Amino acid sequence: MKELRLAHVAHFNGEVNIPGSKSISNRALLLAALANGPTELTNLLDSDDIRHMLAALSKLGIQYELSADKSRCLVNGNAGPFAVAAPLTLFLGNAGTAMRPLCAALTLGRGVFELTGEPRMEERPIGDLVNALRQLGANIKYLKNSHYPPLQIAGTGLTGGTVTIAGTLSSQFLTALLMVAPLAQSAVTIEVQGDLVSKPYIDITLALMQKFGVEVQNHGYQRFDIAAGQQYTAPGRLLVEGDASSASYFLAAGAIAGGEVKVTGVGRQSIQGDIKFADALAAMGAQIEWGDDFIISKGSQLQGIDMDMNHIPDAAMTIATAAIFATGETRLSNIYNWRIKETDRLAAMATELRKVGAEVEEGEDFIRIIPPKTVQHATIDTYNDHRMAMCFSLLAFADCGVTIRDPDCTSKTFPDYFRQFAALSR
Ligand SMILES: O=C(O)C1=C[C@@H](OP(=O)(O)O)[C@@H](O)[C@H](O)C1
Ligand SMILES: C=C(OP(=O)(O)O)C(=O)O
Repeated sequence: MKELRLAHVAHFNGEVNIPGSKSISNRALLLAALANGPTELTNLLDSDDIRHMLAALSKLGIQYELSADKSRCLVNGNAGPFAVAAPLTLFLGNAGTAMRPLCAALTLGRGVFELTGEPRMEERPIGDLVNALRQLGANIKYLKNSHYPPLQIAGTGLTGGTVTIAGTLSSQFLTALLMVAPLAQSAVTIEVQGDLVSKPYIDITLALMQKFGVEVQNHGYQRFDIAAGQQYTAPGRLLVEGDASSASYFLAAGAIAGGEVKVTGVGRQSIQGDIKFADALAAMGAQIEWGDDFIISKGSQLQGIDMDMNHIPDAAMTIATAAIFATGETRLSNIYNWRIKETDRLAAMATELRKVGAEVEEGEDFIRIIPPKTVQHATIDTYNDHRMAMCFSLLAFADCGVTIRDPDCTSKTFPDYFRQFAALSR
């Protein structure tokens, strides 16, 4: 397996324009496909997760034109649900933002669809979403294990009425249900059961639905009312913000290395919850400056923190590796759902942090990290998890540097990551 040796980086300075947000790209593509009229998406992310969504939409008969650099996509909307005559298999890799929303969207139209993915996708639950869609009349079968992909969906349309959905494992289930609710046959009321995780991702969903002309009445994150007879309307042009989770690695690097790093394309005006990562970094002692579409981080000695990270589950991983450079211990809590993402991230993080000498307590839904006095060189296993590879690049700021196994797994959301990281390293 390929390994990338990162030698000690003494200085990290400069500006980086962050590639488009995965969460916004895949939502915008699906809504543009369902909408009435053409949508021009700019700054679209070019990565595995987006390629899976684009390939699926193409098989579903959606026509789009992608620019040579894949950052601009003109989507010709279908003006409603997809209808396909012959059975289709859609392979969605390990993209949660493709699997969950497409599962819901395909129940709306006509056709027989199989949704498959990488082996890890078959271990990532989807039962809470299927249970909710079945209450609206959806016809979905599990092809292997109950509650997990692969799935077979026969499009029948969705009825409407009141539907309950569990919110405790993933917000993507509620996102998927929200996106299809306006296209059900009658009004839909969604009641969320249990404490909803990853709440800010619902804000992204609602913001994009609104950009495509659909209004949702919500009572916090507990209940959502969606009127019947709505249609998604193409907004004309839509700029995809830079990915706030991808920005986290550069902001942390600026803080650890003592330089000054400016990330552009994402800032105070963002609809992404992961911009709150900058506040977590500030709580560790970093100096942060905000602009409407940039964030600057400057270094100073970091201190450990004790924080509930449920609102920023992806960027929280960056705090875990930044904690190696802090004084005192760091405790990140309320992160049970790390276990059901690209890998069991709680187990993976604990194992790899121990390799560099940290003392780590892995709880069922928390991690406690005591940094080592001296960081040891380690070869980091990345478990086919892009964020493991990107987080552990920060260990390059230790005197011994670090070696990353399978660095190309960043292709899920940030294919160019290590080149961009090198560009700011001295
Ligand atoms: O809706 C989204 O775009 C996402 C929601 C989050 O997942 P969960 O809601 O499963 O925590 C996040 O981890 C994922 O990377 C993207
Ligand atoms: C959890 C993630 O991805 P997915 O959208 O596949 O859930 C992630 O990108 O960290």
